[in-house]
Amino acid sequence: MWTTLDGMRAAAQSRKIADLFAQDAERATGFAITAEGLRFDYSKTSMDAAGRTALIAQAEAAGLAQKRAAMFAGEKINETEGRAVLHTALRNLGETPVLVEGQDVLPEIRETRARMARFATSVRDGSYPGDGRRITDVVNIGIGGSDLGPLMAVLALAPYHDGPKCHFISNVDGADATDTLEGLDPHTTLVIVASKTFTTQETMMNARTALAWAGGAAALDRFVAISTAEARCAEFGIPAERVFGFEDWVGGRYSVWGPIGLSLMLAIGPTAFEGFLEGGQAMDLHFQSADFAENLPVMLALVGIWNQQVCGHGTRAVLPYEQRLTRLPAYLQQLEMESNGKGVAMDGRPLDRVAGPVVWGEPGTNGQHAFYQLIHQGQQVVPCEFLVGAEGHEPALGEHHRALVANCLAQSEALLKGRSEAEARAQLAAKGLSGDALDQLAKHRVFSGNRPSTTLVYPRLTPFVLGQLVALYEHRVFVEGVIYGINSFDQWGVELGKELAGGLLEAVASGQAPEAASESTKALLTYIRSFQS
Ligand SMILES: O=P(O)(O)OC[C@H]1O[C@H](O)[C@H](O)[C@@H](O)[C@@H]1O
Repeated sequence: MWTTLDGMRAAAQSRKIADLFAQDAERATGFAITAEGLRFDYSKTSMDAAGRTALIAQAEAAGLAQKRAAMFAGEKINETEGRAVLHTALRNLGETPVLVEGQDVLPEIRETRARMARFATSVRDGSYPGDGRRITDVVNIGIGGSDLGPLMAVLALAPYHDGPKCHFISNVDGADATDTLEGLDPHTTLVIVASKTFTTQETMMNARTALAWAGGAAALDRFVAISTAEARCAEFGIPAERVFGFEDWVGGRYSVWGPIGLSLMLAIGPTAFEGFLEGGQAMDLHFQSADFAENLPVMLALVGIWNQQVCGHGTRAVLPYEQRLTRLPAYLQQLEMESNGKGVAMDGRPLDRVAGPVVWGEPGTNGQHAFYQLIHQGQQVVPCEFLVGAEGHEPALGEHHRALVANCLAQSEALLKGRSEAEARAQLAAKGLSGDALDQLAKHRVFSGNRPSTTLVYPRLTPFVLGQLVALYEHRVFVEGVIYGINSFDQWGVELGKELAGGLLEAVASGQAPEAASESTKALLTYIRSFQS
């Protein structure tokens, strides 16, 4: 199936992106998609028209259209867990039934969302908890998908906050709970225990610590649970009326659209939260209906496949020029690497190629002053994905926004064009250098250029646009997963470490390492124990 694309490798790797622009005067528009108010420009990559045709053929051969339909229809495409994959139903504001085993799931989703909205409103208007003291702060305790989604979104939508201030505790490191709870008043703080399974070690430990901080069982009326496991929430002491449930066909890293998004709803209110859902749904409709060549998630995925499989780049940087998207790279790390960081195909056969790149990043312009050195001159090519809003939320600081946009565009331009040795020499000569000094320095000031990047421009980071972006990346992961033939919706790779941590917990306390532990681990344990009295 990969024969055509594999056959393009040598040509693609020796190609100059600048030549593609020289050969095609329309490239800037022909290799960009403007849809749903967004513009995705992938012209600054080495993909040519034949490459795009081959990628689309590959997507078709992988059965993308059928698999997409199966996902939206609630079929059990998460085969290793025997589950449907229906996070899209959480943002489906329509009336057409979505069936799982013959049952329409939308009424219950609507009912839970209405309960969330009633609860959020009561917190926001001060009528909850009803003791005359208003909730000023919310602490979400969760990890992974029960943390990163709401955390990322709460930070992203700061201009829309008009509710209590949201805080997040995730790490089992007691420093996280300590530093987060410091200065908060338990009487005016609502604690959300967010865990799909309600068994996660970190979350349950942090929840117990927070309960003790709040004053014990008497404080449970300011605790809320979000989980698929209602019985476990009751065991913890949180009554059903303050448990917001969801179903196992919502994966943790895809769960921000439902009850896991409660902290976001508390921060921005139910109406703005619905705007976020509307954005997600708009992207779902686009993903389901647009031709592959004009389809944002499909082409975002195909550019990723091109960079990794044809050009051989095993990493990609996500670089939002938007300070409020500071946790987007971390969010995408989980979304992409937990979904597609797999070694076997759906049927268990080993993959014949590496699926899923290493994803990382930081907002611009900060990253420019830190790791862009490697991106521009290091020997490892890092495909860069720039994001930028056409407008910001600070009209009084227009100068800042113009500088932000200029920097974003400058980086992709620099990656594309580079600077030749002749240009470097001319610049240095103009500064008065000559002879050995000029020869020496010129080599260090050369930029190879020809480094791929994409740029995604959105109008302004509203709740709707954030919804579009998150759904865009979710579907991108799905498309890449389909092409690799893997299950993007399980995460067995996180199990082993958890199991071993269980065994080592006792060892850390007692100093008695399990017999089966490696000599290295035993020695580390002994060293750590030597500090404990
Ligand atoms: O929501 P929870 O059940 O507490 O799970 C929290 C997280 O932990 C797991 O280890 C998985 O790797 C994540 O996919 C999940 O989001």
